[in-house]
Amino acid sequence: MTVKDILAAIQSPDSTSEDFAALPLPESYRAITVHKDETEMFAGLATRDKDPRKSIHLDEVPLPELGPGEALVAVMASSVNYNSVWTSIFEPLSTFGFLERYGRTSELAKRHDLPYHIIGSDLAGVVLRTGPGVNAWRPGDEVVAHCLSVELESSDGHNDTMLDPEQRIWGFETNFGGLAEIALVKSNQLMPKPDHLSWEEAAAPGLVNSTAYRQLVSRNGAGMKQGDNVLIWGASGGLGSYATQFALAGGANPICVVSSQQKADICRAMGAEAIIDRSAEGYKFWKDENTQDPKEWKRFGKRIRELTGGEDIDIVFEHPGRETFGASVFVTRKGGTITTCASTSGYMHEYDNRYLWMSLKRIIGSHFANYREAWEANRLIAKGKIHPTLSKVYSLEDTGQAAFDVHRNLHQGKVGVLCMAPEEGLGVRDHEKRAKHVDAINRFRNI
Ligand SMILES: C/C=C/C(=O)SCCNC(=O)CCNC(=O)[C@H](O)C(C)(C)COP(=O)(O)OP(=O)(O)OC[C@H]1O[C@@H](n2cnc3c(N)ncnc32)[C@H](O)[C@@H]1OP(=O)(O)O
Ligand SMILES: NC(=O)C1=CN([C@@H]2O[C@H](COP(=O)(O)OP(=O)(O)OC[C@H]3O[C@@H](n4cnc5c(N)ncnc54)[C@H](OP(=O)(O)O)[C@@H]3O)[C@@H](O)[C@H]2O)C=CC1
Repeated sequence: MTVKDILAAIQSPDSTSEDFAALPLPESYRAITVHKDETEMFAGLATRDKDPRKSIHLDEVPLPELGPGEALVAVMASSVNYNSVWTSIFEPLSTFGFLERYGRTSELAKRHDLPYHIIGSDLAGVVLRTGPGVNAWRPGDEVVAHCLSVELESSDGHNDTMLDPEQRIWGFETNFGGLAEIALVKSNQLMPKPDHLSWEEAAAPGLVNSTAYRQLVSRNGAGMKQGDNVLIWGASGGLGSYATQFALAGGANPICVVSSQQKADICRAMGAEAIIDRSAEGYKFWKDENTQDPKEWKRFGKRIRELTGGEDIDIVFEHPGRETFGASVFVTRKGGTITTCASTSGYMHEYDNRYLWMSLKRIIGSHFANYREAWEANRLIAKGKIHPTLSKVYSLEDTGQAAFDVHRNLHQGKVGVLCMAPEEGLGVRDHEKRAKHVDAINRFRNI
């Protein structure tokens, strides 16, 4: 039995759940990996010069054993997230430390501690097998997977599963990720695949859409409301392209920051009107490596006021980190919120705390999403209220190049990867619904 036979079953309209359950599983499959004996390969290089094309491999790997509460999924498509860029450049830490630590927690978790790390935190595909105790999903189900892996043995996570002490990001802090022909997930990562999308379109939103939903919309994040002025850094990027859509769909007013005219045009096409091209306007929030320039914060805030008719920002959607955080805190209105989920440009932030406490602002840390939040974010995709922002699609063999594009900020929106799917455009089940939204679905394509 090979993955070709699995693909044939997926492509046959006559395949039943029983057919999938009866399919023998292959002993091995192709997967994107990084290698434990290469974690020092970029030592001494600047972050920018660490090249994912050198560290990312396509390997034939053995199929992992299936445990209780888990599912093996045939992956038709996946997408590149920035966490895979971090893994591939071994920053800020090598992810093998996460796998070792997880491996020490239980006999079953030991499977994850391997000399290779199969990466990737998104997938769209078909359930092949479910482990003991899984009743909600069956072989043959067409699914997407969110990337929250939890054990939930402690009481801590039972109010909000992101607070589980054993919370991990699948394909980053666990092994057997989605950039592969087969992935191992916990069954409570599974969600129905939106039926009007192709495999690669369905695989694109997952991680970033769920994260943006919690960070901006959920009460666990900023709890955005109608009319809010929302400053969105990287508004046409992975997270930002969903934050912009949530702001528009929720009756808020996105102020989109981008770094080119082309990206400004994409934001305009999504329906945003207030757009700042940070390259054209030349903001320089740091005079040198250690000194910020409050005059530049003020110039930025003045520009925001021009765009909003004199209003300041209710919510900042933060992720660039060190480079922008001082400005983000400054431009937020009295009582406003800065919500952050990342620090792409550096995690040691510096801001003038007087502007925070005297103006009663709040900083909220946000990370991925719980199952319910991921489900609600996926539901909005399935209903055609929020759309994938897929620009370019690569083959599994070219994942290194795809990660390089994201690392160098050469991409728009999301970059997809075909895993088992032999070509783009497959897997659409509801053509009528698709036709209604096709322009929005294709908005980011090939730009
Ligand atoms: C969905 C997609 C998401 C993304 O893309 S996010 C972006 C990518 N992700 C990242 O960049 C994050 C990568 N992860 C990390 O950098 C690290 O993962 C963390 C910094 C988040 C945490 O590091 P850790 O090693 O887990 O924690 P410690 O604090 O450095 O060390 C743990 C030791 O510190 C002790 N400790 C913790 N809290 C306290 C305390 N309050 N008082 C005293 N000690 C404390 C512990 O017990 C333990 O100790 P002992 O090493 O001996 O086991
Ligand atoms: N904690 C969590 O749950 C999650 C965290 N993340 C993290 O968030 C970060 C962004 O992820 P994602 O959106 O997918 O990445 P992308 O690269 O797709 O988008 C980020 C955008 O941010 C902008 N940007 C980058 N650097 C700077 C800078 N120095 N100053 C201002 N803007 C900048 C760029 O837009 P432009 O050039 O147009 O301004 C870029 O397109 C990553 O660090 C990632 O690891 C992502 C998802 C979940």
